[in-house]
Amino acid sequence: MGEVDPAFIQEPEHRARISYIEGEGIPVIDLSPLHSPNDVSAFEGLVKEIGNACKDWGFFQVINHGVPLEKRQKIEKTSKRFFAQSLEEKRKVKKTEKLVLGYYDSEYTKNVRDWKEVFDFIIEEPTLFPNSHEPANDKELAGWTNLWPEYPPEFRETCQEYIQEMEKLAFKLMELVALSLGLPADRFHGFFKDQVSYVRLNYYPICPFPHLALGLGRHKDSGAVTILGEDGVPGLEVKRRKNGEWVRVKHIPDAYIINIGDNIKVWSNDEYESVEHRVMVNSEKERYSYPFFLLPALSTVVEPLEELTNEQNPAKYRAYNWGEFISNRNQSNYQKQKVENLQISDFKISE
Ligand SMILES: O=C(O)CCC(=O)C(=O)O
Ligand SMILES: [Fe+2]
Repeated sequence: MGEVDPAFIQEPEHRARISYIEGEGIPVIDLSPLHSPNDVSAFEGLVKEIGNACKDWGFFQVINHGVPLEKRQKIEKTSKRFFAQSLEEKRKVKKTEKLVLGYYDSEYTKNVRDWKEVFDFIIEEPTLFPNSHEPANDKELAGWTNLWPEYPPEFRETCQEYIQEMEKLAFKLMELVALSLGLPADRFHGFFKDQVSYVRLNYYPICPFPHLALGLGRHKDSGAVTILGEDGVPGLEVKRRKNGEWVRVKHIPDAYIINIGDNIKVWSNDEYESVEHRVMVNSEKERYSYPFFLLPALSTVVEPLEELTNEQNPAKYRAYNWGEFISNRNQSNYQKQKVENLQISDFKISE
């Protein structure tokens, strides 16, 4: 590539720095107590650790999480085989404005193009379309149907096995989050019947101008919780809540990186934080990651939980419809727009 396509160029204040701070402080949480629930004090200690990490960072890593390493290795390998194909092959399963799942190579974050390719697949194909309580017609449903490539042959099975593991871990995390807020463990479960949770395979190719572009621009995840696996090539940076400094997340083999999304920030009435993060690219090595986004049903109305608000601590957000929110986001991911896309701050009640 000779000329740099201006679509990829970040404003100077958002570009990568050559030197970086490695995030020693990002909590690493051992989930072993989940597997021996009779040890009450260890379990209580875990709940407390989760609560503190959600408040102080909105980001943490987990070890002894129970996801078999072999499943993770399999999806990483399969993803590499898929992205190694020609653009022509990959575009056979390309997503469009109407078809929101599959392969895509030109996503925008905050109106700047990301240096990446993605493949999205959903855990269950939903029966309701955004903002509608009527049974969806065939055309609308097609938008939320998984597209599976022919190659590699094991792709579909590997992806489906992996997403099942992610769902299990995500529900355990949601139980810990609920307990840490003083709520019953299953408080959030009802939101995820007809969930639209998905896995995104991210591929960040080698970039000849890593000082100008980003693999993924700064953003917050809008769902409940994200479980991120990555291949160990450095790149992910998190904006530290305490001082706004960007810190690079240290790779711990077989750990998962967890981040709290905007849904939890709103449900907890700002007790817990969803934090900005971004991905650097480099000129020597490509990078692969595979986040799972736990997302509620499209018909969900997201608002601060009643149990966590009162006269002294009134709701800080107006209720919003999750289906509408997500379809607005989907549109803005495909093309550069004049305005920034919908944010939860648009629903903030001014104090
Ligand atoms: O690739 C990564 O490390 C992070 C990906 C991410 O933040 C996202 O896809 O929302
Ligand atoms: Fe993210």
